[in-house]
Amino acid sequence: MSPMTIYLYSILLITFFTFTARRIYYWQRLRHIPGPASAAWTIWWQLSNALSGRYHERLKAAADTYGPLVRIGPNQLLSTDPKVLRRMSAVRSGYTKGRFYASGKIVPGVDNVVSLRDPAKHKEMRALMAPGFSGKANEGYSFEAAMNRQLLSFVDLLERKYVSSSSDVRPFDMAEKTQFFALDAIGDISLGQPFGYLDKDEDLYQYNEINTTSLPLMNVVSVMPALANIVHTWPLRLLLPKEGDQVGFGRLMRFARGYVDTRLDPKTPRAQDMMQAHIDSGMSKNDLIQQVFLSIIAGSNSSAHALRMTLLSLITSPPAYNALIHEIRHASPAVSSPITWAQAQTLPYLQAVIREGLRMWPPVGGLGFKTVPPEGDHINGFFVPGGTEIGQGFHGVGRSKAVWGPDADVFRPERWLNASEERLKDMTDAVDTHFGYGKYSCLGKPIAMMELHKAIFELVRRFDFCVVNPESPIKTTASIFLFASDFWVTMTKRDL
Ligand code: HEM
Repeated sequence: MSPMTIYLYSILLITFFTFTARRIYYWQRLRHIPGPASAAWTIWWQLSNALSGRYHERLKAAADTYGPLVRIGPNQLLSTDPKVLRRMSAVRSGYTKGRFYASGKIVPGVDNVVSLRDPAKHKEMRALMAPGFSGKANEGYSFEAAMNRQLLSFVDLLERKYVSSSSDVRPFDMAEKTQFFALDAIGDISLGQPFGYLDKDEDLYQYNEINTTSLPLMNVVSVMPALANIVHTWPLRLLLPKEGDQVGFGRLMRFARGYVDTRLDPKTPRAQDMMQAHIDSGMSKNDLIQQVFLSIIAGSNSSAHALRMTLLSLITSPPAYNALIHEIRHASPAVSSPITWAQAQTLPYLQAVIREGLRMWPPVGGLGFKTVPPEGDHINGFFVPGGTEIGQGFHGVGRSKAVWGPDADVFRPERWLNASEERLKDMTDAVDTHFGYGKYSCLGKPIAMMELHKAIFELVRRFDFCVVNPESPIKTTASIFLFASDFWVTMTKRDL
């Protein structure tokens, strides 16, 4: 054997032993925690399930089999215990963001509040964003007026083009229309103007089409965070969206830069919107551009999905649908059109419907892993060593029989009305984890809740819906967000 061959063999052997020793080290650290056997050795279990488009269901099935704390990777666990989720994200918790969050970077080299993992920098960014998202801004900057404008525009689109009659049947894809509404609503609220989806009634710049194909890639990156750095380096970065693109994310990037340039131009008059609050907070130009992306990506996919799944659950559950119509019929003469946020909060059945829809259909599919502090933690009877990453199984929480009882898979808003005070608090805490919690909680939750209550009220107040294809009423795919298409419905006008 030549010295060169011996040298190469040695390198191979050392690499093999280092790799195996590392695998064994990781395997034994968490071997006391139950989970699918193959998941303990490589990331393949996570990756193959993430690529299936049904990851949320597979994770829930794993939790059903192994319990609320499941080993899903060499160094990764999944929790479907709402109390654990709250503890990890509590303001004073020692948990930090896991490597998962690297997938939240939208522009190479530029962090945003989601991708920022350093606790101090993340806290600083949230503080800068808080005035724009706060209740104070809500009043002063009138989120509600913007929401009302877009809701009326949504209703107008439906009335203009999609009302069916006995002689003229007009099926349409409600998955697409809810996305248009959510995009224009968040555009008006955060940027002071809608994008024009509802007006044009088309997927402008193929944004939605590209969104639904790009976010599954982010899902893969979230399982293999090392890819985040690789895809942002040459030559792979040439494949990423660019500002010169005519469609999709690239087009969005150009829009975001141009928009921020205009808003920062001293000749542009001050506006009353979230962007103005961000400018007044002293955000840099780069940070402002990230805000545009965040509003569009985080603010539209999530609320659109919650809205469409709640509507689907309602129209396929006659007792719930009738009970809501009864409440709306009763309330209608006394409330404004659109209903105000304050008025919506006085309607118990409407509130129960929204909570039940969120419980069953959490729109965020990404696991948002948190890293266990160095001293480790005791969870569900197991010691979890420091440095382990724990993902949040939102779908598993929403469908947990331990939390909701044997009918966890049934859409039954009544469960929110019949619960004791103590039980109601536990249920509310559990469903609220779908928005994250504490130091990582969703900043857009008040916007999303207002949007859902108002939209469900106004749609059900005016229309009756029928699914076109009862065998498969909607198609959904899980990635960082849940996506839907082919929610074909027919709609008729109803006099209350
Ligand atoms: C039903 C609708 C929504 C749901 C279920 C939802 C859920 C979530 C979840 C699970 C997180 C991550 C929590 C974590 O990292 O542990 C999050 C973060 C965030 N959401 Fe939402 N969201 C919704 C709507 C919105 C809307 C309308 C906006 C408005 C722009 C928004 C803006 C954000 C932002 C900025 C963050 C990052 C917070 C941070 O990292 O500190 N979300 N949301």
